[in-house]
Amino acid sequence: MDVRILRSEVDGKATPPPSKSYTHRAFIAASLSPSALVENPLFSDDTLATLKACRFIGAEVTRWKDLIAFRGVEDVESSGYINVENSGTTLRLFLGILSHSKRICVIDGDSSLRKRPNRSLALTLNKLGAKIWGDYDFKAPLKVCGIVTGGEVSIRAESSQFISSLLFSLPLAKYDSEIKVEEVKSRPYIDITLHVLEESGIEVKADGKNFYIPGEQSYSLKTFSVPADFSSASYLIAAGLLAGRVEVLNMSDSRQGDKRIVDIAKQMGGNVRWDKENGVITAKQSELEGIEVDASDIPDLVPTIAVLAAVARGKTTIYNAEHLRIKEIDRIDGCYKNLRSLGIEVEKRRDGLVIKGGSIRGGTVDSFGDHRMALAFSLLGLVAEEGVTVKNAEVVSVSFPGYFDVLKNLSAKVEWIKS
Ligand SMILES: O=C(O)C1=C[C@@H](OP(=O)(O)O)[C@@H](O)[C@H](O)C1
Ligand SMILES: C=C(OP(=O)(O)O)C(=O)O
Repeated sequence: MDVRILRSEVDGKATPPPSKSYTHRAFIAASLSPSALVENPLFSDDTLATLKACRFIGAEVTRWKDLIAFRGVEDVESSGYINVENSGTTLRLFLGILSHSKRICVIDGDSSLRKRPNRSLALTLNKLGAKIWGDYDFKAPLKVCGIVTGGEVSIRAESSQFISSLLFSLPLAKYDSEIKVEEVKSRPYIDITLHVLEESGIEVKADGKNFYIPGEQSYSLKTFSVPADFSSASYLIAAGLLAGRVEVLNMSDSRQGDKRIVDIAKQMGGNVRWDKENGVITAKQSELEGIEVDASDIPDLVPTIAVLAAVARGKTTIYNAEHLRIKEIDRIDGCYKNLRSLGIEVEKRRDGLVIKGGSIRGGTVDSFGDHRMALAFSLLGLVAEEGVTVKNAEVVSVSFPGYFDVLKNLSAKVEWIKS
């Protein structure tokens, strides 16, 4: 389905969905604990893929409204085939978990996930005792079985999810482990992992880029309440900055790196205020200015920053973003193509984008099957003279189901078009 957003003023309050990253991790920790409750999780395509994988390893899962009760497993004893669709986090975190199963499992994904590399994670798990078979890049489908026993490894990780995977897996190993991380981006996601592990009674000593993980530990998550998602909140904040006034609710402080959207918006001259005590971020229409942004720790904010940059005065340079090339699509390329389709001057670099803001007449962009492209680029319809049509916009269900209804409730003019 395509969606058309027409020029409109937004005004009102909106609550973003619960955090995708925290939900994945809470589900996994709960599945490895004797009995746990996860409150207010995100129900989206990606987190449902993780829930499916939790059942695959034998966890019993019962949902009651916004609460999920888990009876976890003591040993990971799975076998067979599981498809985790579009979710990189699920694939990577479960590679580490399935490396404890004595029987062979095959973990697969959709056509996008089948293009994403897992090489240094698979080779590291193999060094630690697992058996993972795959092509050179270890792209899905991957055949995997155990047993990870622990040890000392160093890893250069193209994705922080590789480190999160090891951190979830190694506490279950027989021996102690030490991970030396040579290079990693997206560090805040490792901090989210460490937070959930802490809540699960798992001990990890983190010293900069080195992690020491005692073996033979047990998960004991009890209750975990999932906070709101700052990446999803970034679209609502951007809607306010572009076209009116939005109060984003439920935004208590969090370890999510994407809370930096507030500072980035301010740096661009945006009228945005975060009342941390009441958990409200208020964003009002503003004259924005181009800035330089290091995207190393905030890859998922890049499409949001790109659309703000498209209307900002002057030039915005986004750098240290080469990890965007191995997401659901090559997001540097996706942002470049969509900005060009709307007549915005943009230069594509190996590690980012240079965007020269201007006025937008309107046109058609594509999600290219990537939720963040649809979420971010639809916002430009709010300010485009002739509106913006987003092709294949239904993919927002990967992380933000109901997104277009939320925009409609803010008075945005949204039309679904059957393609
Ligand atoms: O661990 C996570 O929850 C995530 C880590 C990040 O990926 P990389 O570490 O591959 O950059 C981020 O882009 C992704 O949306 C979610
Ligand atoms: C890259 C993302 O997720 P994943 O890696 O889990 O597919 C994302 O949500 O932007």
